[in-house]
Formats: sequence, C-alpha cells, structure tokens
Amino acid sequence: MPFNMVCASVTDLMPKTLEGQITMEKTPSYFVTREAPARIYAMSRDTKLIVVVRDPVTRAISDYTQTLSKKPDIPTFESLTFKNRTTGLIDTSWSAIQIGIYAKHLDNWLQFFPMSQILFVSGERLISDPAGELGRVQDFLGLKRIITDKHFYFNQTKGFPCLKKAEGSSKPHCLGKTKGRTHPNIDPEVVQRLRDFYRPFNMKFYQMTGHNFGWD
Ligand SMILES: Nc1ncnc2c1ncn2[C@@H]1O[C@H](COP(=O)(O)OS(=O)(=O)O)[C@@H](OP(=O)(O)O)[C@H]1O
Repeated sequence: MPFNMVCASVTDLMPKTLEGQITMEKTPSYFVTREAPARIYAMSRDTKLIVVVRDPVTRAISDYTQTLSKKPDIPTFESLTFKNRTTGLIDTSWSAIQIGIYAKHLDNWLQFFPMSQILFVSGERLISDPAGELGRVQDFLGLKRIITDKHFYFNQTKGFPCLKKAEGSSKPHCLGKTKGRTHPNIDPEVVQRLRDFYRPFNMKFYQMTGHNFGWD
C-alpha cells in the first residue's frame, strides 16, 4: 500500500443508511491528513476507523513504484530517500517516507478518537491469512463472522488471495493489475538505513496499538 483508511459510520453527508446497514467510506489519504480527525469527529464521533498498514519500508517502495508507473522519468528511489546521501540524512518531507511514520499520524487521531474506535489491519496478514484478518474486522464492526477461509483461495501467479466468488457472481475475483506490481531492486544499504530510521517509530506504534506487526 499506500494503505487505506475506512470509516464506518452513519452521517448526514453520507448516503442514508438503513436499519442493519453500515455506511463505509474509504480514502487512502485520510490517515495522514492533518484535518481529517477533527472533521470526521465533527460529523460523527462514533465513527469506527479501520486502517490497513504494512511495513513502512515496503510501503515506501510500493508508493514509489506506483508513482514510477505514472511518471517513468522521476529520480531513483535511493536519491529521493536522502536529503544528503553522504551523511545518510533521510528526507522525511518526501511523502513516501513521511506516510510510514505511523505513530506520528496515530497521535493526531488519538486527539479525537479512543484506540477502541480504531482498528489496524496488517497488510501482510491480509495476504497470508485474509480470513483471520477479516475476522478481526467483522468482530470490530460487531458483525457476525460471515467471511471465512472458505471464501478465499491463494492465486500463486498473482501472489495474493482471491475470492472464490465475487459478490453477486459465481466467478472468482482477484485484485486488479495495479496491485502486486513488481518493485524495483533497491540498494540494500538504503533499505537497511530506512529500517533503522523507522525502527523507533515502529516500536512506538506497536506500543500505542498494543500490537506487534513484526516489521523489525
Ligand atoms: N487485499 C489486499 N491485501 C494485501 N495487500 C493489498 C490488498 N489490496 C491491495 N494491496 C496492496 O496495496 C498496494 C496498493 O495500494 P492501494 O490499493 O492502497 O493503492 S491505491 O488505492 O491504488 O492508491 C499494492 O502494493 P504493491 O505490493 O506495491 O503492489 C497491493 O499489494
């Protein structure tokens, strides 16, 4: 990812929700938008928030890969990562790097919402155990566990789980072409430097969420 943030709530601005329905809205940039928590809180303070997160180093490379697919002339990942390559100073103003400082963004949300209203879904586990991760989502939303292991199969070619049957269809459904792009090879020293950079922020994030995402 990029990653996604989902808001589940009933608000005046969203389509009318019938009894027994939940309105969901998804935008990747919510989690990192400074004004978002106050605005969502003002709309509906009971909103439940779901954020899909993955290892911030892989996330940064994935983000870069997505930009590269649209603008093939951009500088290399390695050159964008550093303010000064010789000193190893990381350019934290580069959005691909900035977005992965999850603890900092979460701080912003905790000014308005309690942790009990926020669920962090592991992007890695969404691939290795989709039913388990979706079980957590269903529990969090107070839904019966309808989606289980029997709804998925693993597509080796795609490298992702797919749905055995898409909603309202009898055909399987896999993620589209823009998911699972091949990432460029990044200089391992740069990857290591980024791992070191993110470690303290990851530790803080594990502490805040009470969940070790296993990125280190
Ligand atoms: N269901 C599911 N499970 C696990 N991982 C998933 C899933 N859906 C998307 N992805 C990964 O998210 C990356 C694309 O991010 P987004 O879908 O948020 O991007 S965007 O909406 O197009 O901006 C993309 O990252 P890459 O690994 O770089 O391809 C996908 O692998």
